[in-house]
Amino acid sequence: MPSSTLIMGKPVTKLAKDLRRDTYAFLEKLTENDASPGLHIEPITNAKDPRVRTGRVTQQYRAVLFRLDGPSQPAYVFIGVWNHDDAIERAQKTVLKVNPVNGVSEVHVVDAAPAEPVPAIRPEQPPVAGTAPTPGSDAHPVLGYTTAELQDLGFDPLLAARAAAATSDDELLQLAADAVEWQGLALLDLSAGTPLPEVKAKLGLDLPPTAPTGQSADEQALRGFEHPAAKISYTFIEDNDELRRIIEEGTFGAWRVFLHPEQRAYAERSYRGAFRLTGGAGTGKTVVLVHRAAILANRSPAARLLLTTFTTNLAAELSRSLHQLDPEVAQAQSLGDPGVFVAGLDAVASSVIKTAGAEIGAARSAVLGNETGGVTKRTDRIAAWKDAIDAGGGNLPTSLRSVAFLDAEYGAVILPHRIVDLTGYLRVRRPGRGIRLSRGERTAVWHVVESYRLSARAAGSIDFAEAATIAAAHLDLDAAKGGSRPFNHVLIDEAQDLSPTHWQLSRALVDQGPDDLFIAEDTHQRIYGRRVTLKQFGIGVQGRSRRLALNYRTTAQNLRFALQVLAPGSFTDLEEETESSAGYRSARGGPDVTLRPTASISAELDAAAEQIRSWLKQAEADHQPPESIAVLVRDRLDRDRVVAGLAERGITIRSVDREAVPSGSPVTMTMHRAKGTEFLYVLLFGVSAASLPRGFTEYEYSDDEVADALLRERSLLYVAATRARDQLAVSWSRDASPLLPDCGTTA
Ligand SMILES: Nc1ncnc2c1ncn2[C@@H]1O[C@H](COP(=O)(O)OP(=O)(O)OP(=O)(O)O)[C@@H](O)[C@H]1O
Repeated sequence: MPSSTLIMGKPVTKLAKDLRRDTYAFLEKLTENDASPGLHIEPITNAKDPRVRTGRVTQQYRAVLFRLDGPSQPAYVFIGVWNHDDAIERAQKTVLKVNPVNGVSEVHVVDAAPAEPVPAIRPEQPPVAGTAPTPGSDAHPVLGYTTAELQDLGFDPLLAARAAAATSDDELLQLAADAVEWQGLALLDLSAGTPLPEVKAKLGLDLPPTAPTGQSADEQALRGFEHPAAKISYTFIEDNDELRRIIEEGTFGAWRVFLHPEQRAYAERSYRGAFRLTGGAGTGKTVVLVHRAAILANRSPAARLLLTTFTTNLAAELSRSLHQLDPEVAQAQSLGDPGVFVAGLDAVASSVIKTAGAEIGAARSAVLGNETGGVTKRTDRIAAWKDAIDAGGGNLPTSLRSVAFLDAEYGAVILPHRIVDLTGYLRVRRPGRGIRLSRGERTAVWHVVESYRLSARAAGSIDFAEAATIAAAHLDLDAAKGGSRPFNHVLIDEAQDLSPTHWQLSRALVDQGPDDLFIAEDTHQRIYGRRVTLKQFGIGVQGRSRRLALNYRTTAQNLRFALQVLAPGSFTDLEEETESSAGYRSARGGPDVTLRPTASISAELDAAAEQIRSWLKQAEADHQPPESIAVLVRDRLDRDRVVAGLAERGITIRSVDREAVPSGSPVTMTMHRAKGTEFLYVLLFGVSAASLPRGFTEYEYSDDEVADALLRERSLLYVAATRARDQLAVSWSRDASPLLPDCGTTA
């Protein structure tokens, strides 16, 4: 039984390895017995808050803490570890307050210098459009709230005054970055146009403070750390394992513990049916999904959950994250087992087919028109469509002799409608396909499809879209006979990439009902599939669709750059609404994006080598591993070129394909492979006119398809740019890609 309570602040850096070990030992001892002589817990002279203490972590380092008298035992609030002198100085300036408006406990660093005078511009009324600027100033305040309104929310008086007077978004961003975390987040929300009552509700500030009378100041402070807004930055430590993990993981592990109240709500709440969570890159959609999976699994251990996504790599990442979040959650190994089954949707389709055994025949017949056909391998779609065009495409017009067209027609029309003969194909409606087909053209297309199916049957092969459709058909047939569907809850990540047949399968995996489907998506990151709408697949999310807007991953500078890449595109989401990035923002600032135009590939490799060398030094100084540096490229050819070119320049960089990111050196991978990953330092290599966007000859059968392919290239660059947590660099040789924001000069 610990003899004192420990409250940990959110880590802001990662400590060096030895210091992590010593900090853990110090805190472990502190919770066991705060009077242990080795701890040297000492008050500080000239401290602004008499409850502040420092403690000896090592000869050189001290921890800064607050000591509070709890009802039954003392409590310590751990603020951080600094070099001896810095720790003393920090302790002198740090104060713990309970916010008088809302009861949230807050830790402030108060400068010794007298408070700066409140800025001259202090509008007590929101600025009215068209009014004259304040005399002596040619800039208007940008926030649109008065000092008094912000103070009513609980902002510090000085922050409220400065925010009300700020005349640029950059100024607001800086104020937010320096503020107590919940106040900074609220300020960012307000500056993005979120109405004040909504900001209050998101942070749990709409509830009146409920401190029971008779509580001491320390007890009120302890209670204030339990407020949802305080939990963004502080957590009560339950056991030593948790303590060790928080110290070990540093900022990288913050997602496990320090959820934003809004994220927590989406993870915990129950919904009457399917729910859709959207949000830009890095807003924590995956974090919510993984928390939700663990919460649902813990709530009903007998439940069968599916945590799924588009690719195998991402599914493996989800599985690792779930284990990292809660190693106790059972990850089911087979379909139908209780716990969380984590797999890509194609793997799920294979499992359904395998589990069905001989019973799959009826579904196969419903989808492909024949029951038989032992399946031993995957169809190589590109080669198979080419062969089918040769074999059955005699009457196919030249414009339709395209693998991309046939594959899309098959996956978006023929399979989802389970068409097994020409009559069915002649009758089917093809909305959204972007190209009209006459009766004769449909007949010609169908002959090619027949050839495709015939060859696959002879070869004993099946493609991914066929497998998903057959699996869905089987589950529907089984349910019609009274069988139960394999899952109680299905949670989908990166849903914007799913194909129509994936959606059919997703719908068939779970009965309609409360918490059936939880869908996380970002239309701006669609890099694989074509546009679809959920209602086509019987998935209704009306009134159950929400958006996350705060980017936790990357800096405001990187985000601005990435959003400029998207700006010229027009994006539609799964509910056919135009997707905008309004309000999407980052709470962190950092260096500007580095642009590196070069005159040749060789010069670009030189620049890459120089960039990586400098990042390696920085990573080492910050106790970050070399694999926190990534070079992202458009295709595998470029990836191999980067590995060889950098090796010639004395830098070892590891190429990443399907496997997990290895440790020990910087890594390179394609932008597609980088989906769902993140790195501290990212170089986008080869962003030149010659490679991005790449040629669209395969889509030239339809203007719509060409436009859509261009949109996906834009999204790909956006995905790549948003992988960077801290520093982003972009290089190209000769002409810059036209997808880059206005920086594309020729080298
Ligand atoms: N509440 C939080 N506190 C600290 N870090 C967080 C929080 N929420 C998310 N993060 C971090 O932000 C980063 C992005 O989170 P996540 O991958 O869930 O976002 P996403 O919306 O799924 O991104 P993408 O769409 O780009 O894959 C991760 O490093 C995650 O750990």
